[in-house]
Amino acid sequence: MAMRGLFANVGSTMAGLMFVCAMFRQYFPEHLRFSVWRRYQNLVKFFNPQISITFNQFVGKWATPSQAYGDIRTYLGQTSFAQASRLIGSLAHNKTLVLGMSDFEEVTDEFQGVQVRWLLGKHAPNTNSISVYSGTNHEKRYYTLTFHKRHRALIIGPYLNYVLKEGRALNSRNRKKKLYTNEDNEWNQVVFQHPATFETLALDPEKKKEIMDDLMAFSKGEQFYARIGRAWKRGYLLYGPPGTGKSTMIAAMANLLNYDVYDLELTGVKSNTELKKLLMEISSKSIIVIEDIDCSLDLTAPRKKAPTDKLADGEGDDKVKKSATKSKSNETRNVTLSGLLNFIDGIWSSCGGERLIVFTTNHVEKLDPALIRKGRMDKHIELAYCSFQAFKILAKNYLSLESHPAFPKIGELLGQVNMTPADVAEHLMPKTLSEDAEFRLEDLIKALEKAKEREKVGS
Ligand SMILES: Nc1ncnc2c1ncn2[C@@H]1O[C@H](COP(=O)(O)OP(=O)(O)OP(=O)(O)O)[C@@H](O)[C@H]1O
Ligand SMILES: [Mg+2]
Repeated sequence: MAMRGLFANVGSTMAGLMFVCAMFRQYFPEHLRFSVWRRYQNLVKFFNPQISITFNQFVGKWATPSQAYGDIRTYLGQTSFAQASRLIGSLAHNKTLVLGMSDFEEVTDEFQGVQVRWLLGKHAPNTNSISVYSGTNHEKRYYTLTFHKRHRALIIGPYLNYVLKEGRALNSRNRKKKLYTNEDNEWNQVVFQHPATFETLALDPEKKKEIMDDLMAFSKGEQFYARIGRAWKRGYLLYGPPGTGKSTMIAAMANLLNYDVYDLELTGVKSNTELKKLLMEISSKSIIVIEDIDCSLDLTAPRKKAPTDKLADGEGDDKVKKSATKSKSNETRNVTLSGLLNFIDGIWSSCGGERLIVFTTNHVEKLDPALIRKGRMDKHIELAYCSFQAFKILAKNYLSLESHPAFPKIGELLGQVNMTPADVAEHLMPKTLSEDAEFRLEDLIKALEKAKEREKVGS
């Protein structure tokens, strides 16, 4: 009986509430209801000194993953691992462990003495609706940042900038590098996994340091380039005989800076318009490589006679197209030196982001001075025959030897004979598992002596 009475009471209370709501809706027009709601919100704000900012996992109509959310997740993964009691671990592409907060976990962070709180929340999936937009029916997470309103300027400005910048830097360190190659006016991509590093590169240590410093200064030079009003780009010309390590150095550059590599095969590009399209698709943090530039373009033709010379970028392309119908040679080689130079000077400057362009050649003397002048190719690096210093690096890489009684003899011979690092490496490479280092060094000495004999006979 008592239970029945209780249910009857609850039932009548609910009915009463619904009646009041219905009356409220009927007799209060929408703008009035909104105004009451606003006043209520203001009252809550007045007594609540906290400000909250929410960062959703997906944004926009197409529910695209939010970059800010990703950066915050990475940043908080780093900062929260000392505090959060539940963390989620995963392996990044470069095999480093990445930690993240678990759902509904809250952590605090401190910035210039001010404490803020971050909460990872989650909306349940909407199972009642079917959506064509990807991701909209899945669980949607969000981060909520809460702080005291008297720190509004500090947190919304410097703190959030700092969080996003740190998160982005960590993300870019962990991302997988790609190698792009062009075919039929499209870029094809594969994962870039070249093992070469500056440490394993056989090069004189001072030269190596100079190049590494230059690259690091470039990659950190965003503000410097902005201040001096120059596009954030740098050109490198690598020249030297075959097998001296030009391609190996490009791989080492990509590994040092964690940049993607765009290996541009100019002979596969039909016109300056195609070239422009391909180049416009190149992302930031990348190295654009044009190998054997002397074989890729007709560099012997004086630039003044080239059909696109002195023309603005767009005009040049049209001229090329017109002249291509007239001249047979232009049909086969429509990418012109001036088309390429226009790009290096022009389009790049209008696209943000850091980009290196690297040309390689075996014949630096064949190149048009316009192509390699400073400002276009800022740094000219000669990769030369193997020096004793470079040999010592190869001996360490291939034989794990820092010194050996045979080293002085090898040093003397390398001073008299031209042998590329590729050839030296080939002699140092163990041919069987049981072969000892001594044998390899002797093999190298024999090869150097033979080369010396040949040079004597030749001269
Ligand atoms: N400086 C070097 N340091 C370490 N290894 C080197 C060096 N130079 C050459 N090698 C070795 O020789 C091989 C060929 O070198 P690489 O392809 O870099 O030469 P290259 O200068 O690009 O030649 P090419 O002008 O023919 O393109 C590499 O796979 C590498 O193992
Ligand atoms: Mg090469």
